[in-house]
Amino acid sequence: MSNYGNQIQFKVYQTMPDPDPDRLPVVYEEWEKRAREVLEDGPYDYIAGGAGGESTMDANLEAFKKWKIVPRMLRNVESRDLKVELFGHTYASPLMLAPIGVQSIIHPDGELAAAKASAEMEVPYITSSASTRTLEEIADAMGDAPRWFQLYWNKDPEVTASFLKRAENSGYSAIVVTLDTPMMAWREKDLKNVYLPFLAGEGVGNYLSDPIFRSRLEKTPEEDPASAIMHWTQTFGNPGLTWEDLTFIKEHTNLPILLKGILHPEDAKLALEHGVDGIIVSNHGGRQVDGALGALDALPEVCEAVGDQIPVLMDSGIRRGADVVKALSLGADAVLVGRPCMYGLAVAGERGVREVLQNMLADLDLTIALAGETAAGELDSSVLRKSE
Ligand SMILES: Cc1cc2nc3c(=O)[nH]c(=O)nc-3n(C[C@H](O)[C@H](O)[C@H](O)COP(=O)(O)O)c2cc1C
Ligand SMILES: CCCCCCC(=O)C(=O)O
Repeated sequence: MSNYGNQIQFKVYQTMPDPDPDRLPVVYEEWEKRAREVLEDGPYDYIAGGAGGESTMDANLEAFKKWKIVPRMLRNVESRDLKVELFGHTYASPLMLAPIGVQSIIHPDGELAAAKASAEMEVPYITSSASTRTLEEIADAMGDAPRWFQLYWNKDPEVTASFLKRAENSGYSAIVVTLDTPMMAWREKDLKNVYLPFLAGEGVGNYLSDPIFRSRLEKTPEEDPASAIMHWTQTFGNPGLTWEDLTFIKEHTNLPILLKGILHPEDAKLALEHGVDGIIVSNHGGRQVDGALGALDALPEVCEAVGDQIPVLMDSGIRRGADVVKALSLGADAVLVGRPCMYGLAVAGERGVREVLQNMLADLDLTIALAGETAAGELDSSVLRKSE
């Protein structure tokens, strides 16, 4: 990774004077536009849309605009290092692929394509509980590449325990417990479109293949799919959980546990008190609480509350290399990339996700260098200024 950004740049310019007219987009907004063209209203709005009037989605992007990078000069930036250390592993870069459910509505190869692209780019893939392909199929597609598992904490404790065991058996190396979605928010576009992919059997692969989940059904999902989906809707999330219940997760896995969806510094302190291993500052890409704080706006206070005790990751609004630099400079140890990769998946499957990740890594590498820095793991707020 010493000068990765330059290598990718030169690869593009080497196609002069005849650049391929069919080449994939570079600009984030163009990926989104192309995804809009290839997807039907239902799937497109499901991915691109958010909760309520989408003010949190706006806040996520606005939060990045408030911070400006103040580049430093003459600091020998010839060679750069994007690597980061987390839970005793060295990862090639501070990027991870955010857990995203129901990728089968985006591309027929869904999670398998995205996971393979992540593996190729050495970007850890976070498998969603709500994936269409099972966590075992995804693991098989990835070989030895790094992967984490995202848990939707089921109302049935034995299903939750079974998911944790399956993830451990399939080579996942951390558990991301998503706390902000015990139920789905008021998503106006999905309601307008009358579109909920799960009802058509998408995004339930881990459940329908789970021996405990299956044992709760009178008939197998193959015999009576509607009843299986109905059982899923009734048990998917548990709004009755409290901090004390985290003991259950700790008792059922030896893997590091990260809590995803933390925005309040007091919750960050509670996470520490309850002995979790990491935090992901996130508002679920503005898909849960309309009117919530932009995720980057929440990051500094959460980092202050946590100190150096456990890693803090963030997502919601990462679109370009400069966004990653800002998040890392404000205290994040790594970031999760969500919608940009899903637009890549919609436009060109595995190749599209690979291209999005490759471009973001190149952009990140160049932005770090041009800001006068050399190591992703050493960025701090001295390189930023806030401008309202
Ligand atoms: C279509 C879609 C599905 C998602 N599914 C999940 C999921 O299954 N589990 C989860 O923890 N987060 C899920 N998320 C949230 C992402 O992990 C991440 O927090 C969000 O995409 C970040 O916002 P951004 O993509 O706008 O940067 C989903 C997001 C989208 C767009
Ligand atoms: C019943 C809620 C399922 C949500 C699973 C996918 C997800 O997290 C999303 O944001 O959409």
